[in-house]
Amino acid sequence: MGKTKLKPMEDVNSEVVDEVEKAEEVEEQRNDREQEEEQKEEEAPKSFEELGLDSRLIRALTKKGIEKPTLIQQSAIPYILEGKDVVARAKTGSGKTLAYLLPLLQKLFSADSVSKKKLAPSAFILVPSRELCQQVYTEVSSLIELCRVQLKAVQLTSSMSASDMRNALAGLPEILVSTPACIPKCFAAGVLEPTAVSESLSILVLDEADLLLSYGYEDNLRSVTSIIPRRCQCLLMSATTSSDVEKLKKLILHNPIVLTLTEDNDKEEAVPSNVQQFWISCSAQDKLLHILALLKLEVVQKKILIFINTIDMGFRLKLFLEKFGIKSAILNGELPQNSRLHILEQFNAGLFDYLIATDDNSQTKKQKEEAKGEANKENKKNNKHSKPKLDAEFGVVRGIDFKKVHTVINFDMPQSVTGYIHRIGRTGRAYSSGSSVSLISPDEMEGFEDIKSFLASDKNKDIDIITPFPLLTENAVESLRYRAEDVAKSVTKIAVRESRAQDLRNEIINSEKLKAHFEANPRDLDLLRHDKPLSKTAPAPHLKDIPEYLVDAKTQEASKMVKLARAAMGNTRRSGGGGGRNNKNKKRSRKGSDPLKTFNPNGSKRGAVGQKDGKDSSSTKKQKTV
Ligand SMILES: Nc1ncnc2c1ncn2[C@@H]1O[C@H](COP(=O)(O)OP(=O)(O)OP(=O)(O)O)[C@@H](O)[C@H]1O
Repeated sequence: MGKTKLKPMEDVNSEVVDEVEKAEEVEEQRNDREQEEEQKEEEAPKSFEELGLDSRLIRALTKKGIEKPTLIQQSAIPYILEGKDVVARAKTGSGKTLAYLLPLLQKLFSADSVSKKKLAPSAFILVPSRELCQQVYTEVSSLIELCRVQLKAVQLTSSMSASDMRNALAGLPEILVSTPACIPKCFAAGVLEPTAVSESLSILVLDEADLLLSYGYEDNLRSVTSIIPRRCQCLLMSATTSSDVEKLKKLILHNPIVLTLTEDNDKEEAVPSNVQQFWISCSAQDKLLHILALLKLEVVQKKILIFINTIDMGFRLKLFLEKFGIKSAILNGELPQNSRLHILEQFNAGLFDYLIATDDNSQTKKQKEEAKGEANKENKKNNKHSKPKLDAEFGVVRGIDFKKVHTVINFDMPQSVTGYIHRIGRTGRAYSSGSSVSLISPDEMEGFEDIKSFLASDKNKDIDIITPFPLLTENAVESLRYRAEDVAKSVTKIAVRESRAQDLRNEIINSEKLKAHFEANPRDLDLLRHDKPLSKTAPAPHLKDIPEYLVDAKTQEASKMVKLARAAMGNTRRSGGGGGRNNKNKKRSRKGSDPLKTFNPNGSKRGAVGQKDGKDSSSTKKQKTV
């Protein structure tokens, strides 16, 4: 009789584990496919009522001017209300925050959660940056206030002292908005008990999930996940896809519903279709001249967000624009947290039109880790002359909801396609429209081509999604060259260095004032202005006002149209922030009056300054008048 050879027990065990994992993976893939198919079928738009939302939330939304759900809200809300784990990927500005906040609040409305005060919050919302923390906290707090329910939300960040954290948690909040780094800090300081969290936590949200790992939060997340109870519902929201999202999904979620509202093979969908993208070709030295032409000749719509890759360049640009009477504010990771939040609030409230932002793109992962390490070191007293530290939890681009930004300008190009998508996504949010203009120097051309080919759809390979900017003629640019070059020379490295140091000193002082002020008047925005001139001398009148004879007729016309469009959009006066209650008619008139929308790229390509050969459009009669 043949003897059956028995396998060693460990082999059998590992085979069984492999089989189970395989089966789970197959099940998961089937689930993913089913959900994606179901999602395609459900194309008929639904109202918030039909999604099953509580009437208090619907009333709150109406007060905010929000009437119909966006696609991701239509897809995600019912699943989240059902208690399912959800992974949601939808483009920038598509309304992901409300997609999870609304059902999360509704679940916490239930008498059970409200009446039984627990020793730790029932919901954790973890985001990658302090700016986002503030933004989500503001949104959730305003919903709670408008709904008039007895719920409490708090935000905690790593920079808070243990006693501040303890005070914040003392009122037994139901919702905690924080960064992943802060949670282990709370455990270590004894302000949160892991066992209490295990008992209380019923919903965990990881917002901007694609960034959490790249911001170096992996270890923090692991220590949080180790205490998440199995029954806890987990939600993962992101705008772009990455292996990090997959990793998080495996680490935290159980058989989730996957909602993908951007298709991998439809890349242009990654950027909202209501953002028109343009580019201008110029040398690196001529970027100052071109941005001056764009702003001074008013051929782009305000409010404008300008992205720069280095802090020094940001100050150089601010000083340069100042000489021409253009006031702007600066935002970067070197500024104190309170100042940053205040700058964002003022910009959102419409107190100034131009914001120069150095985004996190200029920091590599390594730099971020270094910044984090630095931030953790204590006792820097004898380190007086060290460079100012960048905040490891600073993130200005990802997820920040800049209100009513009509134009994004890439003064410097971002270093990745994802960076580009996130920057451009700061305009055209939800149902609004916007445009972007990228200044491309020869050195940046290769990266730009990569972005273009990534965004090109497989179906329409030959159609450029990013077209040459049509409203600026070479003549108009040249008319400003002499002045621009003269002024650019006067903005020396020393002037930049001094202004940067001065600005930082001022902001540190302001930050203290702001801290106290915000505690007493959280909504007061007018204490300090962030667009004050850096230079002590006032701009020379001949630079402030560009004489009309210098500007060619075509550019004058374009500028007039941009102003008219702005007026039609009710955007001539500094707006008071808040959500737009625009009716449909208003929206229709917007599109019709936006000169960039009525422009036909093919007809005007020859004259645009984005054209590589830089031929002047005004010299050709075929140029379409825009
Ligand atoms: N249903 C809606 N109708 C109109 N506006 C909405 C709606 N939902 C959200 N908004 C508004 O759209 C803007 C963008 O929303 P949100 O910040 O949630 O986008 P997001 O998808 O998280 O973007 P990002 O990926 O850049 O973080 C916000 O100002 C929000 O108030």
